[in-house]
Amino acid sequence: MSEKRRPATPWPPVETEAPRFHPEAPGPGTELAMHYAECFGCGDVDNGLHMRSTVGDGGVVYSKFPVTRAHQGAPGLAHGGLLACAFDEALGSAVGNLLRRPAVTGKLETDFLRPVPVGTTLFIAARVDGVAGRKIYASADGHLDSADGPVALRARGLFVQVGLEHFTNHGDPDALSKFTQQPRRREDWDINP
Ligand SMILES: CCCCCCCC/C=C\CCCCCCCC(=O)SCCNC(=O)CCNC(=O)[C@H](O)C(C)(C)COP(=O)(O)OP(=O)(O)OC[C@H]1O[C@@H](n2cnc3c(N)ncnc32)[C@H](O)[C@@H]1OP(=O)(O)O
Repeated sequence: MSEKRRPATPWPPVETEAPRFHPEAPGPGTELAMHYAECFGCGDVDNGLHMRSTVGDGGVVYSKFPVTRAHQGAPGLAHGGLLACAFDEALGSAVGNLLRRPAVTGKLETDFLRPVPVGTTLFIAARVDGVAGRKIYASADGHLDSADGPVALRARGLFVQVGLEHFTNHGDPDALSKFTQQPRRREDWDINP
């Protein structure tokens, strides 16, 4: 299959500032730990996505998703919703680790360009494209079986910065101590947009 094209829409969709990476953001070559042991994307969860991420040069975060039989939709092929989940994780990891601003997914769009067979590994490259106040725009490409393999998916996400109470009020009161990766303390986050 040749390189796939889809209609281009402006991205980011609003005027943005260049992302300001946190001074203590992990540097190139850093292998990122899971952010929460029970996370379906990166945690130690049965039949989870078991994604692993590494910081690259130039504000790119590389993630790998090994696609197994547990992730099927059609026989032998990855389920589209789980592929979107992998991009949510990869984009969220880029936002969370590079900016250190607590944020949640507001919108996620995914272009499915090629089927992703069971047994392949999806190599995802994610970057933060721009910031407009609390709105953080990020995008990613997913390559089949190697970092420069054919592009199977592209995704764009809007992440919205939230206060840390988003997690403790709506989720688990102990959320901050359950995030297994630093930063865990309020003073470690860049919480001013
Ligand atoms: C997950 C935890 C991470 C912790 C960090 C740990 C460190 C490790 C680092 C990294 C790893 C992270 C990896 C995680 C990966 C997975 C992430 C997820 O799956 S997150 C779960 C799914 N998402 C939700 O559950 C959100 C549910 N929605 C909400 O809570 C609210 O709707 C929220 C916060 C998104 C916005 O609500 P409002 O009341 O605060 O603000 P309003 O005014 O509605 O929106 C703010 C701006 O955003 C725009 N906006 C919001 N949603 C939009 C949309 N769908 N489309 C377009 N614009 C939208 C609005 O128009 C507004 O823009 P204008 O300021 O007026 O210009």
